[in-house]
Amino acid sequence: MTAERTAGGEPAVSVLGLRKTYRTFTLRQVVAVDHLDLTVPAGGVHAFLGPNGSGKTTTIRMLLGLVRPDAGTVHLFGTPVPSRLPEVIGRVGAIVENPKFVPGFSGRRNLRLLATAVGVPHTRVEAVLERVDLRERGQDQFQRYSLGMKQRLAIAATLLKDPDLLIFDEPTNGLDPAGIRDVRATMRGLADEGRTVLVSSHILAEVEHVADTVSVVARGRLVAQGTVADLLGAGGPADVRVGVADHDRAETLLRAHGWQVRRVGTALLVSGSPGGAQVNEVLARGGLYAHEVEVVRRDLEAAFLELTGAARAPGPPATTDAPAGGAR
Ligand SMILES: Nc1ncnc2c1ncn2[C@@H]1O[C@H](COP(=O)(O)OP(=O)(O)OP(=O)(O)O)[C@@H](O)[C@H]1O
Repeated sequence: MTAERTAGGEPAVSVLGLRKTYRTFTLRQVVAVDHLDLTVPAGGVHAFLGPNGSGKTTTIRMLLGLVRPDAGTVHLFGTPVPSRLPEVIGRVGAIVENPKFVPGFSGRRNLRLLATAVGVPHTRVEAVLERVDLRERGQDQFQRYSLGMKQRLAIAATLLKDPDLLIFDEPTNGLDPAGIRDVRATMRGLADEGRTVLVSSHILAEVEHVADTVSVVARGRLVAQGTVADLLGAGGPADVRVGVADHDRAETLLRAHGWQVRRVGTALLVSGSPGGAQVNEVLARGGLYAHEVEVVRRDLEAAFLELTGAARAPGPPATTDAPAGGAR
């Protein structure tokens, strides 16, 4: 079963040259997605990261045939979308907006209604409730659920058709830490069953520990793609923190090698060096002995902010004079 979900070796999602512009009320044209290339390998959790307004939701809506691209191609498991969407949509489950559940009905009754609507037997409802750890609370009214439970019920609904690809747009938005942890664990479990989970987020920390691969978008364009380790490497070598008695002389020696040096508390932070051994060697040759040398691992958040430009004050969205497709 697990191998069947990824059979064929096709990526779960393959996007080439995708572009979408919207026209605002003032007739200004906003480039929401700009020549985006994206590959989501089959199997595992893939995080689709980017700051607010970077085009994640628009991209996801194009994957699902909900928004028509101005240009570019989308394939889901090798099938072109939207032209042949009906052939592949049965393999896809998605949460793009808050799903509509009847507040006064129980979680179980809500899922039974949906199961009937999509032609799935009610036995499947019990299986998906179990899958998201809600079986014991299945009889409780939806309106009494916590936000995290509501989100897990939404995930359960997407599982009714037993899809191979799950697409979740910001599923941890507004959840408390326990809710975030539960949703993350559910995503991990789904990937461990051989499914592909594509999850968007503007908060790296919410997905970095669960993601196998990552794509980062900024202003509608792909700025990085790979593993979390690749992303860390994208920002260049790590900094080195050294503790020495004579700061002034150490700074002079280190700067002479073209490295940047900053004072941080009682230590020096060296950027641009090949590593701790080289920094230590330069100091020792100059007759200085470090009582502390520590390679400061690059912070993933810093790499993300740097890649997306989110560390700077946010600018207006990109605009264009080209004809816009407009919202559908
Ligand atoms: N229907 C629309 N009409 C006009 N502009 C739109 C429309 N939908 C999105 N946009 C604009 O397109 C850009 C990308 O929006 P999108 O919602 O895809 O980004 P996002 O990365 O999902 O953001 P968020 O994390 O805030 O959900 C933004 O500038 C947004 O204001």
